[in-house]
Amino acid sequence: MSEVVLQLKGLQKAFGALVVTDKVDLDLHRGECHALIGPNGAGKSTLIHQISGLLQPDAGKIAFEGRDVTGQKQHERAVAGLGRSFQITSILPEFTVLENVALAAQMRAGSSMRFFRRADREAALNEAAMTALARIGLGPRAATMAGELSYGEKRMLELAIAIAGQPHALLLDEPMAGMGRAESEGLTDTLLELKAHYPMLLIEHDMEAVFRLADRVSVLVAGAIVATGTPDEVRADPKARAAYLGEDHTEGAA
Ligand SMILES: Nc1ncnc2c1ncn2[C@@H]1O[C@H](COP(=O)(O)OP(=O)(O)OP(=O)(O)O)[C@@H](O)[C@H]1O
Repeated sequence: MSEVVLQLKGLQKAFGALVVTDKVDLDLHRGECHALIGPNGAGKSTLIHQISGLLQPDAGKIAFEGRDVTGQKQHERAVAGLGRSFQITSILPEFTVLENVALAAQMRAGSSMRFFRRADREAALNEAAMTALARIGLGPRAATMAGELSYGEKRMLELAIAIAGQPHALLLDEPMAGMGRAESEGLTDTLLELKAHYPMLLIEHDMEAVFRLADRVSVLVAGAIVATGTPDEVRADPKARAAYLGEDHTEGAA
């Protein structure tokens, strides 16, 4: 069995009387993409928010690389390597693609570069940013103003920004949302290459992408996980089918 990178145990969260996370146990292994699927309002984003530290669970534990991070703040988890792909709103449109990613690399480097000369520091950050952009396939757009990117390219830029933070795992909340078929297939190809470097927990409604990318799939319904298994196992699971994977969902986008 491969190494467990992220582990949730008995996680619980309610908003008033509404239980949104119901005794969730879930783990993510090194080298794996674990997809979390479920109907609208099932509690997928709320779960990711608890993992990233944006929301505190009411009960349960979150361990990352063997350390209990349940009480840690969001920035502490980010520094520990829990990387989250932020929404487009975090992109600075008046800066180039390269500058946006270099800024993320600089935040990651913190004060570790304080003894570098300014020019050397900039060169090192730009190199780190170019490496992240090349991984995502956005290298040719490095000099473009971020505000001029297409919607799909902006989503790719978010991913490059997350990667420039040198995460040990990625939390991806609907990376394909709003993309056309070709863009979504391109991003799926990129993520397939990335998953060897970054174990990923993926929330996605695009079932074609999920079944291409995921090594395991968990189905969340009303805050509780009703099935976990390989894509084939989940596809065949009556509870998963009843909850979410109707005939219309198995082959096409949700
Ligand atoms: N801050 C909040 N306060 C109260 N209720 C909330 C809050 N955030 C989310 N909810 C509710 O919690 C439930 C779960 O929401 P969540 O966004 O986690 O679902 P989801 O599975 O990500 O849905 P979708 O697929 O539509 O993005 C929903 O009923 C939502 O209205």
